[in-house]
Amino acid sequence: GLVLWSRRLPRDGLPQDGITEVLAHHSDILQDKFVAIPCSRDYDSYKRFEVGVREEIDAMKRPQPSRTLSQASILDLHSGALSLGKRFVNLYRYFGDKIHDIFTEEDFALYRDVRQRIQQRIAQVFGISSASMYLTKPTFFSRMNSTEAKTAHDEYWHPHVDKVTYGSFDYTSLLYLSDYSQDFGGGRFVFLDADSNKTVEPRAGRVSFFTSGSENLHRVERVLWGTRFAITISFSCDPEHGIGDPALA
Ligand SMILES: O=C(O)CCC(=O)C(=O)O
Ligand SMILES: [Fe+2]
Repeated sequence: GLVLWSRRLPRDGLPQDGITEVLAHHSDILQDKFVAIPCSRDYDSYKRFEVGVREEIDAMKRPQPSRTLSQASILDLHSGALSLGKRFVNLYRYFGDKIHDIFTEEDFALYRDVRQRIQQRIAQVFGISSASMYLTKPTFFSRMNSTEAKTAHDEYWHPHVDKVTYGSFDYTSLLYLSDYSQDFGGGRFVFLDADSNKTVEPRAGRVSFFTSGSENLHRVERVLWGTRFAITISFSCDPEHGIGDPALA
């Protein structure tokens, strides 16, 4: 594909804070954009794996985050795990039947719809069958702000490879629910490539996806102000790692 990206070089010609390429500005309205990169050897043991294209950004319908989760940094809809400071609580156990006052069937239907649409786009772009992709754990809502991290788990800014951090991931997708530079500062997504850092600036409704191996080492910059919301939805090619869609008990 044709790849266009802009360079932000200050007057002295050096990249600002080590970032040399912006793959997606928050104000860009992107229909389809992908960047092909060489595949790592992380998939050598896979018979079924087909291609190693990296990234695709698509404008999607803006889902309405319907509630604010006070103090939460991670909410896993599958298990109900919600991080509260240093602890995790199980929302489903905690609220019991009252969970219906918090989440509705429509919320879950929206999640399923968005998950399906992302899955289909990943399959299309990577040239695989959507039927050979399985939703995998964890998939979660994240809320990031500038308050101090309470546990190592909250330290979202460390460079990592999703396949190493989460095990079963083969494709990672990120759906952003808030806008860089409007709702929050800092918090850009950064691919750490050998030649340069490449950023994706979150924009509400923007979907970014990529293969989860070491070809895609990345981090999120620390959020400097405001609140950043996103959803991580991940897929495995191994049916053994598949899970069902989250559902209201
Ligand atoms: O929210 C993001 O932009 C990325 C989060 C991330 O790296 C992850 O969930 O593994
Ligand atoms: Fe990640």
